[in-house]
Amino acid sequence: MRILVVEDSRVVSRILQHLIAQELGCDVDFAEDMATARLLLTQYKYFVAITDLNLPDAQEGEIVKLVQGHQTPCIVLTGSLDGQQRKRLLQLGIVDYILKENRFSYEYVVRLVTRLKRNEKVKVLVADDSMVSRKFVRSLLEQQLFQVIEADDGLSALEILKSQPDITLLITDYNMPGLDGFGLILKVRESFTREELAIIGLSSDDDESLSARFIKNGANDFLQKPFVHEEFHCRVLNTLDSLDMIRKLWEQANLDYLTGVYNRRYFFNLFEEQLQQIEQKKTSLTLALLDIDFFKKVNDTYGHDIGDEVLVEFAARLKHFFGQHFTVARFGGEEFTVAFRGLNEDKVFSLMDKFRAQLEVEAIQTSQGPINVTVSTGIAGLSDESLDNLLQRADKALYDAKELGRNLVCIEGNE
Ligand SMILES: Nc1nc2c(ncn2[C@@H]2O[C@H](COP(=O)(O)OP(=O)(O)OP(=O)(O)O)[C@@H](O)[C@H]2O)c(=O)[nH]1
Repeated sequence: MRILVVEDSRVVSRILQHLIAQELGCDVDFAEDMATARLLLTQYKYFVAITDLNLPDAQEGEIVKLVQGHQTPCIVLTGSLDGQQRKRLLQLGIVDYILKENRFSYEYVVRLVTRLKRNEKVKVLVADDSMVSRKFVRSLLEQQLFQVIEADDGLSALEILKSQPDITLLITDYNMPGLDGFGLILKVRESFTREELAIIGLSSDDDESLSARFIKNGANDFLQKPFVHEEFHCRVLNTLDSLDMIRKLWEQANLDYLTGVYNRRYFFNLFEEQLQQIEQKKTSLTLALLDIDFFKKVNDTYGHDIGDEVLVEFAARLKHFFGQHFTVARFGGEEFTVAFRGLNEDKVFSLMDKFRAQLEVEAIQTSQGPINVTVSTGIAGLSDESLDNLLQRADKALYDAKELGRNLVCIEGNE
């Protein structure tokens, strides 16, 4: 990522240079006037340009058009801005404008660039039957570098969400033929939680109760049309920031901090909830409990940090091998589990034995060189019992695998 700063004040440039290096760690070019900026823009492709409006060789904000002419998003950082100028800049489609008021202004610029980088990966679906309104919202979102998808009614929005579950934000109008905004949200919330998909409602209707009703029905926020650019951007960014925060909290609660696979808590929550369903549907659930052999020796020989590297790589291999279809979790220390829905013990045995054999021959790469480790595995299949019992039986099989010499897979109850 490369950023252009067009600024004639050395002090401001120095502050930005410091903050960008500290927070973004990317390449920055500085231009003190429009002529230098022109030269640089023909030489490099910039992710974004941060520009002052008043430059020694261009005092009327001409720099904005120059930057935009090079298909480069433009953030304006200026000492003052009157109402007319503000309107003109927003019409030109700049990303945002910031007044040089205090150090927070500069921090805001850096946060804005971080968000732009994030936005590039964020898919937003805009559902609105009015093409004019849809195109307007699209243009606002594209200024902020979002990937935008459009739907002209509620039902097609639903179809798009089903086929593209990686959409992060839905912006929906209220009045739409077929399925209106409320109906759409209710349907969407049957499949997508608030951690998975954020929703902002829109309406030009003057019914005062709409905003509360949207939020009660499952939207994260609501905007009354017509809205000003800044309000739209602030609402979208706030909604996405909250989503990021909720996701982070969810990850902290449910993922293992070292290896990134699910933790014990997630595993128990998931399967305690699913156990009844599994029994009703008469599908099978088989658990494999894995424990790296003589792991203490790895720590004692190479140190705890290298032990951690081994755990991270071991977990990554487990996830790569099984994670797409089955649930991989770390129970703690060097003990992991894989839960197989719909597979019996024999099938799980052959999969686990393949994993065991591969691990035995493919050393784990660490910063102190390759280390060979092996794993012992116990397997147990669900019969009329609790999750605790199932785990105890898998643990018993694991104990057998250790007793029989390690680097083995054992099924509970088999001699
Ligand atoms: N590096 C690292 N080590 C851990 C972590 N959690 C637990 N351990 C270590 O894992 C080792 C487990 O050792 P033991 O339970 O004695 O078992 P083992 O040496 O693997 O031997 P067997 O299981 O009998 O084959 C201990 O040395 C723990 O300190 C961790 O997060 N990182």
